[in-house]
Amino acid sequence: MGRTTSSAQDEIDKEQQYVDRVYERLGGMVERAAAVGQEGRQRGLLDYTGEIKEDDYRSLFERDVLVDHAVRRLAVLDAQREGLVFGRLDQREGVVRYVGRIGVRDEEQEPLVLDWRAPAASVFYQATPVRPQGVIRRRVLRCLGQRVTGVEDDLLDPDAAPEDLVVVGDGALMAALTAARGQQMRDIVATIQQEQDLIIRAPSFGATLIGGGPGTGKTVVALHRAAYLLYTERRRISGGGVLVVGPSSVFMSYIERVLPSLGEHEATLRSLGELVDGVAATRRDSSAAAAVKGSLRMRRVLGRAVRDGAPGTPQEFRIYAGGLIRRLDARALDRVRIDVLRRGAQRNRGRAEATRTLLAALWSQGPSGRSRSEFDDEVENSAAFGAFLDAWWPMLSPSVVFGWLADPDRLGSYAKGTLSPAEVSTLLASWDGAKEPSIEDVPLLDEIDSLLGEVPRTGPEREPWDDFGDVPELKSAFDRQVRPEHSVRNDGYAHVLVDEAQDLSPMQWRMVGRRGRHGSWTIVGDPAQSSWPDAPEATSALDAALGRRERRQFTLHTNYRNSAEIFAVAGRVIRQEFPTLELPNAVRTTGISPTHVAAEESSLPSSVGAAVRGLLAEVAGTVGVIVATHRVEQAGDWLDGLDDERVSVVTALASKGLEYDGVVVVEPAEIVAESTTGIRTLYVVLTRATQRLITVGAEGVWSG
Ligand SMILES: Nc1ncnc2c1ncn2[C@@H]1O[C@H](COP(=O)(O)OP(=O)(O)OP(=O)(O)O)[C@@H](O)[C@H]1O
Repeated sequence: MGRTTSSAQDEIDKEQQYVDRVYERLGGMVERAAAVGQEGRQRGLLDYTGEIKEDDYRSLFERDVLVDHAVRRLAVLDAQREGLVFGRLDQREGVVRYVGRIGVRDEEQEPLVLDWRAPAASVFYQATPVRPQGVIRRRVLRCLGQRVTGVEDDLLDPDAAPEDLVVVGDGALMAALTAARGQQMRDIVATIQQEQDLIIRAPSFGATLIGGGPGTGKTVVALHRAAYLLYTERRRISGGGVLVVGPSSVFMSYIERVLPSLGEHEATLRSLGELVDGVAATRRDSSAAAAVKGSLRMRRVLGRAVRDGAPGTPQEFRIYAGGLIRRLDARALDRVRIDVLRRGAQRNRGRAEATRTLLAALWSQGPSGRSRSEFDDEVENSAAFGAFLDAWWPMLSPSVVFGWLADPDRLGSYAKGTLSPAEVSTLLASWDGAKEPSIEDVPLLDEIDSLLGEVPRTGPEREPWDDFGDVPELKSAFDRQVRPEHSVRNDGYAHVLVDEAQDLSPMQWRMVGRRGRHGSWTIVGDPAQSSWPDAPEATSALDAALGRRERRQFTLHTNYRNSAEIFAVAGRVIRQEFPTLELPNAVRTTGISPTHVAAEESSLPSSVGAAVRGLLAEVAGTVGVIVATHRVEQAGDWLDGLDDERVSVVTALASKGLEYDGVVVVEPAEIVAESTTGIRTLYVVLTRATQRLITVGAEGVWSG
């Protein structure tokens, strides 16, 4: 960059003056939002007793909308007190613009700060030295709270720069990439790169697929895209909801701060184990059980289960009607049930049709001396028929039917001709003694739920204002009418973002697909990191979920996470399986290559302990210890007493999507052996570190 850097402090001081002005204005905005909220509350303080009338309801509704808007605005403004302004553009003809997490205008409504998602701010990310697009200098402001602590400049158009233009720093990107990592992912709003910005701002309709190797920013870019879509299409996307799906609850906690830090609080974040309401599965099945549960063949097995009779189903029905004793035996009853369900009725919704079919069968058993409708009335209104129906066609919940699968006789008959006896045994073993569903059980519960259908409501529909007994509850009308629930919406979202998509089994795709039936999609994945063994089956399930939506595919090419030295080792490993795989380019070097510490079983605890202690001293941020599943507890014991805030033990599968400054990989050969996609899983593990990587254990073929 070659220009003066001596006056960095002067530049920081100047920027501080501007930033102070913005915060002052923000303070005014917070006060106004609070005043609007207060006004809304006043409006709702109705003085009456007795029933709420429609007019009152409307006024309460308006009050709720007003208060809700004010509360959301306050939440956004409050969240943006940290690092509100992060960028400045010096453009031709002396134009200066500031870019921030939200837009702020001065008293005359002139922009003080542009929202990073506004069209006018896109040049902040798109301008390059080759195509400066009118930008002379791009500046990133580093802030701590409301204090400016540094500036990093890129001079994009030296020829157009005025003589007194000061250029400071080595560029913001490198500073961001070398910064220590914490427990949670941070936003990259100040340093989004051009190829990433194109993805973030791609049109919302259809499906956007983001590919690229490890550490290329797929996850972080997809999250910024969600924030961008919420900003540009607030009404459609925010109204219909955004669902972000990731592999595990650990991963969801890792990414959960990113959207709020961008001013967006409304997305629903769920791991694959939490997509069915009331279930929060964290346990993983063995890879053998996961392979069976994820396969599309389970649809058949579950279809049979849902058509089966409940335990204790009556074996016959007898009634004296129309002058005759009429009787349906077990076979006839089964036939009615199976026929009704085969015709496509959902089980909990099929009772009316089953009733019609039963009545027809009873009617056909002999003359009754009355009309068909008189006969039907007589039977239907009898207490015996009502009691029989409740026992024969009970309303079922998914967990009840799911429980039937653990019965060897039932499962054997559902799986006949579809699963092998060994696969049936694998399933039974996975449920033996299990106290709660595994992550791989959740799509089965969801499939059963979709086959059962909702239990029809009985009793009169409730008027919305019936719920309004407790008037002072401020947001209830709004919540009930506009945003009915915070639970997972089974009727689908306006936008669904799926991360680590390469790992979704076909049954998981069906579960996620139901939630994006009518929406647009962003799908993030890297096949080389896949742990689902049957790639073609998963691809066809993805195709089914996306249907005929238009697709746009992007590939990211720069690895921002790993040092070049670390990625060289990981690259050698994955090339064993994919010799011609195109790898991303790791741009940052540390001069320190990964090391291997040879250790036997007996020396493993001390070797791992020493490696972790060494890394804690060398890096400023987090250290991850990655182990095969059976070693998690053991490794926790080895590291007892070390800094819990900085050290975490995770399994290879749970490490997907995460990153640490230093990583210790324990017994890489075991990690390869335990996974059905061995080398690919090891590739994931070896690409989690930003600064230092140590492998401990036996040498092996894994090292290439
Ligand atoms: N433009 C950028 N500026 C600063 N940091 C960035 C940028 N792009 C990516 N990063 C950082 O690189 C790291 C990797 O990003 P991310 O986890 O999104 O990659 P990924 O492609 O999803 O990785 P993987 O597939 O290995 O899980 C993160 O720390 C992220 O913040």
